Amino acid sequence: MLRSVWRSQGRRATSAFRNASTTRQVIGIDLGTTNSAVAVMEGQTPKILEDSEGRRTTPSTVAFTKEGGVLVGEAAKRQSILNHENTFYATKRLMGRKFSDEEVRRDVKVSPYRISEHENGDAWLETTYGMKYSPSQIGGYVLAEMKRIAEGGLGADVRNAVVTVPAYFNDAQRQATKVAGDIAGLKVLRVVNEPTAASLAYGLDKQKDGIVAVYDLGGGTFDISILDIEDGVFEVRSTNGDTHLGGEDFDHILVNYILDSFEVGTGKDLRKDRLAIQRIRQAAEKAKIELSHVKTTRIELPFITDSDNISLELTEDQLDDMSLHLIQRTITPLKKAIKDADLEVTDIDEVILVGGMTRMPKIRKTVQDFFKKAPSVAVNPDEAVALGAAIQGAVLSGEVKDVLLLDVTPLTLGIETYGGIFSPLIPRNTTVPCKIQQLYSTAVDGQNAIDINVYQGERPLVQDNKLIGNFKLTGIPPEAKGIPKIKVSFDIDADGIIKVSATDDSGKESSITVQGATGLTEEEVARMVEESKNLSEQDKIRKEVLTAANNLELICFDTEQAIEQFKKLIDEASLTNLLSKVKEMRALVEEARNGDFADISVLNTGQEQLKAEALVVMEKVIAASREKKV
Ligand SMILES: Nc1ncnc2c1ncn2[C@@H]1O[C@H](COP(=O)(O)OP(=O)(O)OP(=O)(O)O)[C@@H](O)[C@H]1O
Repeated sequence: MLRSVWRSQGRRATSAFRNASTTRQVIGIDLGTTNSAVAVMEGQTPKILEDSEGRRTTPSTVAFTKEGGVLVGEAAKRQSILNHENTFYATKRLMGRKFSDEEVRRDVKVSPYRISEHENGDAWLETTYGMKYSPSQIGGYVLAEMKRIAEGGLGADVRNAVVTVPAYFNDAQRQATKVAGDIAGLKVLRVVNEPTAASLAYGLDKQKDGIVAVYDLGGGTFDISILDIEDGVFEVRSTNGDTHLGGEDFDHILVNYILDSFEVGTGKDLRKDRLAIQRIRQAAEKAKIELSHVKTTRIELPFITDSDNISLELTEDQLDDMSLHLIQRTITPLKKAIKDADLEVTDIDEVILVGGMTRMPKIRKTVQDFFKKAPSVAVNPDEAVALGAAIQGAVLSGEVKDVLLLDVTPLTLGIETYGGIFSPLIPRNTTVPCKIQQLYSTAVDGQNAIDINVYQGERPLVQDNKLIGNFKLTGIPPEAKGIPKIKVSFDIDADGIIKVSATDDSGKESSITVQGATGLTEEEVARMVEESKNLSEQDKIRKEVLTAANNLELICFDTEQAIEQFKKLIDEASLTNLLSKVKEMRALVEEARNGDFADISVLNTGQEQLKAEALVVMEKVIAASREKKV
């Protein structure tokens, strides 16, 4: 009987979810480390598309439940404490990275979920149910959610998108982002650098020309770009940054501070308790955000162990002191970007702040002191990137004219020469698209193949730079060394993605093998695309049921915590009643998870009722404790 309810809901949903048409509009997506946003051009103005509950940003969080369900965004974030090992957040930091990368090793230590090494050496995510996902695949789920939000807002299917990346992303990270788009069923027409997009949002309605610095500190990455805006031409003069510096690092510092304080007070080390860490992490981020508006806050975490609570005061000055070294880490890239643009600090006409972290007063002050001018408040730091991406989307679809974006490549491209020396071919901050050709020859008589290793980076030795592809040139006619002339072309397209091709001196295209930099084989991508498509209508309903079950479980969890805390003050009848209600609701949650129960309204009503009953009991407890005091 229950199963049939399930099926009929599935059928109703199918027709409700299908859009009548496909729009030609190109949406702009800011695929952020912490939050993502989607925008579209309405006339000549970009606007953020809200989700069905009016939210303008979506957490870049994806969770897997033990029944095989996938939750994305707010629904995933909400259940993260209960399912911390299978809830993936901030995975953008892992995109296009090897497991052995220093930054990844750091994340492995502090992450509540498991990061493991894929067979090709890339960093992947692993659930406790033994499923493995590439960071691109997780990004794909987030992009698919943004696509759904856009489709809900526009009332039409969406095919094309512009997706933003941190300016300082290398080729592998850009490729990984494009793959995420493929997996989500989106054609990514252009990958745009986040600060460049933000400058578009800033400059579109301004008549003012000038040199603009965009300081972008988000959840996971720091970018600085210097742009020259003139007559609708947005020309990036230089860019710099750190792909592993952002709000998450501030949170880590606070988490460690809380853990250390707890250890000093109780002698207990909570570092191995992943549930406790997850709760502390959320409280730390909340405190950090609060300290952007107030001078002092409290971190309260009841029952962090069976017998201990955390109750800690934190001041803005303390946070500033603890994180000063992180804020200072943004200064060197600032100086480099200004130098690379051939400018002095005094040449900068306007400073734009982008990214949630730039709301922190100490960061604003540091930027103001550095540039000796107050930053502009004309753009919303959370939305500017998506809005700019939508503008670029409209430029590509022809809706907006007279705007031209000239971006640059953030890192030097070159090849390995004898002894592991890096030989640069395209210097960083070269305007893209660009192309360079280089002649090669053989080193040994009769040699019929050569290996070329392509690297990206700024260090003199290849071992310190990022290998983005090796290609083997085969089929070279055997001749004396130095005779064959092989022309190799290095091409950086407008997305900053690098392609390499080679021809021999007879003009015919030689056979080359370029190992893809995305770390995913074509078959793997195809399988992931299929998997993502399978998040079909039925799955959407399943997702809603699981979300309702998760919400109900959270109330059960909160109620149990409150009972635990105030057990001694609750009268016996209320205690028995509440405990049996929680038990009943937990059984319902279990049935919903097993697929035996699918009535969302019953789950929601259960949630409301339990909340109300718990509230009545708690009010009695508060009244009783007040009376005692009197
Ligand atoms: N008022 C605030 N004060 C301090 N930090 C804040 C505030 N609001 C948000 N943050 C922090 O900003 C970060 C998120 O910023 P944002 O949403 O711009 O990043 P993102 O786009 O997800 O990341 P990225 O650009 O690095 O990919 C989080 O670390 C969050 O804690």
